[in-house]
Amino acid sequence: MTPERRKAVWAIYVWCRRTDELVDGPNSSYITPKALDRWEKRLEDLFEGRPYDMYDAALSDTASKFPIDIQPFRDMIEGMRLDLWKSRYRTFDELYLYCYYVAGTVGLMTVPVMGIAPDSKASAESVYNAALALGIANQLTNILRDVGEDSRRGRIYLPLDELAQAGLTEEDIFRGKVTDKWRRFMKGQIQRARLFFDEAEKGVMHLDSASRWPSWHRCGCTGRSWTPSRRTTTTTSPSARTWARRRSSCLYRPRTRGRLFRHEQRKAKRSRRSDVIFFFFFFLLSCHPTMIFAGCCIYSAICLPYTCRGI
Ligand SMILES: CC(C)=CCC/C(C)=C/CC/C(C)=C/CC/C(C)=C/COP(=O)(O)OP(=O)(O)O
Repeated sequence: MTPERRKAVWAIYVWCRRTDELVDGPNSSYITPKALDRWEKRLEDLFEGRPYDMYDAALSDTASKFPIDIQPFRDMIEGMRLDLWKSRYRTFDELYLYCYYVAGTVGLMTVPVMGIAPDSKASAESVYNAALALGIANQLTNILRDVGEDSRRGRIYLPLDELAQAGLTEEDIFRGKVTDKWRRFMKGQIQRARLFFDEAEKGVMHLDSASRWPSWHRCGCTGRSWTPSRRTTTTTSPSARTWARRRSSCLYRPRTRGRLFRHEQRKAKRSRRSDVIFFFFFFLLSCHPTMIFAGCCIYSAICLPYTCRGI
C-alpha cells in the first residue's frame, strides 16, 4: 500500500479502536448514551475540519484526501449504543445488523482509501458488498471465538432461535460444556461465517493492486483460518487460538493466494516456460568452448531481463 493510504488506514483504525474502547475499555462503565452523542458530535466536527486532538486530526486529514463518507462512522457509534443495552440477539437478522454496525462499517470506511482497480469491470456496489462481507465474516468469527469470554460478561452473541433449534439453552452457554449438540451447532455457525469470507474474497481482486495484499491477508489468515478449525468448535482457550494462528500461516496462505492471484500464477508459468527455452538456447551455445563467454553475455543481456519481467 502507498504510504499515504497506509496512514489513512491507520487513522481509520485509530478512530475505530477508540470508539470500541469507549464501550469495551477500562472506562466503559462510565459510558452513557450521552457520551456517545458527544463522540458523534466530535466526529461531525472532525469531518468538517475541526478536529479535537491529534488522532482526530489524522482522520480529518484522511477525510480531506479520500472520498470517505461519514455514515459508516456514525453507524459504528450506533453499534456501540446497542452494546450499552443489548446482550441477546433473537435471530440472525438482529445479529447481522449488529455485525454491520461494529464491523461491516470498517469495510465501507476503507474501500475509498484502498481504491478500486482502474481496470476492474466490477461495479462499485459489488466491491463495497465484498468489503462489508469481510467485516461481517470477521465479526462472526470473533463471536464464535469469544463465546466463553462474552458469556462471562453476561453476553450471548449467538442467535437464540438457532440455539433453541439445536436444543441448546442460555444455561448451556454459561456452563461452557462442550457436547455433540454444541459441536453440531458451531459447525453450522462456522459454515455461515465461511460463506461471508467467500463473498469477501471475490471482491479483493477488484481492489487497487497495491491494496490487495492486506485485504487478502484479512480474508485468508486472520479470519478464515479460524472458521475451518475443528478446535474452535470445542474450546475457546488461548492455546486453541495460537494453534489456529499457526495453522493459518502454514495452510491457508498458499491456497487462498493461489486463488486470488491466479493471473499472477499464469504469468509465472509463462515465465518458467520461457526460462526453459532460453536456458536450452544458452546450453547449445555453451557446447562449444569459444561460445561460453558469448552465451553468458547473450543470456544475461537478453534472456534474463525477459524472464524476470514475467515474475
Ligand atoms: C474485501 C474488500 C473488497 C475490501 C476489504 C476492505 C476491508 C479491509 C475490510 C476490513 C473489514 C474488517 C476486517 C473489519 C474488522 C472487524 C473486526 C471484527 C475487528 C476486530 O479485530 P480483531 O483484531 O480480530 O479483534 P480483537 O481485538 O477482538 O481480536
